[in-house]
Amino acid sequence: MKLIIKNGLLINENGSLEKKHLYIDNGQIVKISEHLSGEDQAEKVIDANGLFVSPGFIDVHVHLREPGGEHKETIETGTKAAAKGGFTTICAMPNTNPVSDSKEQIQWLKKRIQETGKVRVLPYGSITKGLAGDQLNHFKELAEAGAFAFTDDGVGIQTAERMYQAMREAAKVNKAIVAHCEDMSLVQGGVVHEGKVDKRLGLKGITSLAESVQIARDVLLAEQSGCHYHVCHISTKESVRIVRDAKRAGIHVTAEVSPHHLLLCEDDIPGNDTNYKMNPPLRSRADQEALIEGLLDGTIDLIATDHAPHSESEKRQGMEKAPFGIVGLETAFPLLYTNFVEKGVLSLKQLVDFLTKKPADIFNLPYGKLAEGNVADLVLIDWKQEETIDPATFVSKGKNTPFAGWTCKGWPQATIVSGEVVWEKERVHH
Ligand SMILES: NC(=O)N[C@@H](CC(=O)O)C(=O)O
Ligand SMILES: [Zn+2]
Ligand SMILES: [Zn+2]
Repeated sequence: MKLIIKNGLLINENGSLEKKHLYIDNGQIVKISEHLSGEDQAEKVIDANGLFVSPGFIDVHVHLREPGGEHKETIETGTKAAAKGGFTTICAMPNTNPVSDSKEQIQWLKKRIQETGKVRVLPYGSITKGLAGDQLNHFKELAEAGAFAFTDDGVGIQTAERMYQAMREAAKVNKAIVAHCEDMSLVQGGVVHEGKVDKRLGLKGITSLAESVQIARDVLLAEQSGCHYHVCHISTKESVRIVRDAKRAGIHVTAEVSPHHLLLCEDDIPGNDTNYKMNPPLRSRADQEALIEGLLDGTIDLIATDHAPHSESEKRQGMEKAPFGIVGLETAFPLLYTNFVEKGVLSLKQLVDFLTKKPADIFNLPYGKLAEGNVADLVLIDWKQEETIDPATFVSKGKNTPFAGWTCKGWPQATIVSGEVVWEKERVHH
């Protein structure tokens, strides 16, 4: 299909905006030009006048819940939420039921994604069988079946021996180990950060050490194994310091941070509200500041939502019993744009890079950049219109967000994957 996106604002290398027209054919960007022509030959013309045209966002940390958790989310509803949030490529976590720990399971998933997915989905394979932390999966087989990388997200790998073995095997197939870092011997059933909020709410705390101790162990294992080691949802100042030092030492380590850890801290938890219960928990103000600093100095490479939908009845069980996790796909960009770009903490270019170029470069994905010859993955954004976040309007099955009532700008208006419009707000004229 021939598609023209005219009059949009594209960001250039220097971070300034230029009005350009995009010509898309056969799923690719064939031309980016200041001159408009051939409108009559296009099957569809979108007038992006006044809109920002960004490369489609890439989220390397998403829970789609299918198979086994369809009451929380499905590939269809989760990818709809992704499209609505401007994400064109998302990586699906393997903590489903069954777990994505075999080539058959990855193949099944790929078929299901083809049938029902609205955006590109790259499935992770798990590190261990059934996420049990014991038997290592056959990485070569999983990689050949299409596993994006390996992770036991949801649980930490408890022994150094098992993690070391996983890293050596992952290095052989040139795939990353993507690590949820949590030493269970230090957790003991906590539900919020061990600091101020645990005392304020009378809840059991989770020490920062549970995360940082494992990252410290793992960077040494990564150094020795030569593996690409990627830290999931980094949340503490000590973790940031360890990653910074490891990078200085030349170790192949990368890290992601979630919008909620950048935007909130333990002081923002109003009371026993399970929309503020996630793993890792919201840490101290000093941790939050260290995460922003880490993002600015290059220690933290990218932003990933950790979209973790749960049903309302599950989340209604109270702070102690409710599952950890919050949704993120539909609100990530407007929240980050409004609270960081509008306030001058990040430039628009920096924010866009954290959601596009950085994840693409780090994981060798051929997406995330608007250039002639590249895959036509993009999102059109209105940065003027204000809207208030209302979970009732989410297309995700998950309504579990602490950001309800926040007013933001920067809402996606249309999302295009491989040259196909996969989501469009009524407001766009064509
Ligand atoms: N982040 C969360 O709080 N929950 C995730 C698991 C995870 O990302 O560790 C989930 O699967 O619900
Ligand atoms: Zn995790
Ligand atoms: Zn997760």
